[in-house]
Amino acid sequence: MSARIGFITRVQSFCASHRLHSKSLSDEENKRIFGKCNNPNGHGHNYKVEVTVRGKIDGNTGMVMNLTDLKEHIEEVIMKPLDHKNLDRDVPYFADVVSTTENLSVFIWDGMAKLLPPGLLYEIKVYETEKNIVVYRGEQSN
Ligand SMILES: Nc1nc2c(c(=O)[nH]1)N=C([C@H](O)[C@H](O)COP(=O)(O)OP(=O)(O)OP(=O)(O)O)CN2
Ligand SMILES: [Zn+2]
Repeated sequence: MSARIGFITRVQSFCASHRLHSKSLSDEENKRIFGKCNNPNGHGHNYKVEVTVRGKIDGNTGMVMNLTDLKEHIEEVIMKPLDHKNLDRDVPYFADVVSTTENLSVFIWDGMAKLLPPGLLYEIKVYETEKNIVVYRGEQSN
C-alpha cells in the first residue's frame, strides 16, 4: 500500500533587534532604501517562525517525524543563536548579510536542513510583524 504524505509544523517565537543596512550601498542609498529601518541604533521585533516538514507518515510510529526532535533542532537553530540577540552584531552570519526577514528565513532553512534527514524540510515561514511575512522553501535560481 502507498504511504500517506503529511505536513507537520512547529511554531517558535523569539525576540531580536536589528538594523537594515547594506555595506555594499552608500549611507544615502541605505537611508533611501531602508528608511526608518536604517536607524543607526536599530529596532526590535517579536518574530514568529513556523517550521514545516513534509514526509511519509510512518506505518509503525504514525509520525512524519517526532515533534520532540523537531523542537530540539529549533532550539539549536533558532533559539540559541537568535533569541534576545542583536542579529547584526551577535550573529556572525549577518555581519555581511543584511538582516532582512528573507535572509533570516534562509539562515533558518540552512540550519534546519543540516539537522533534518535529507528532503524532509518543506518550509520556513517567518512573521517579522503581524503584517510582514516571508516564506522560504529552499528554492534557488541562477
Ligand atoms: N522585503 C523586506 N522589506 C522590509 C523588511 C524585510 O525584512 N524585508 N523589513 C523591514 C523592517 O525590518 C521593519 O521593521 C518593518 O517594520 P514596519 O514597517 O514598522 O512593520 P509593519 O509594516 O508591520 O508596520 P505598520 O507600520 O504597522 O504597517 C522593512 N522592509
Ligand atoms: Zn525590522
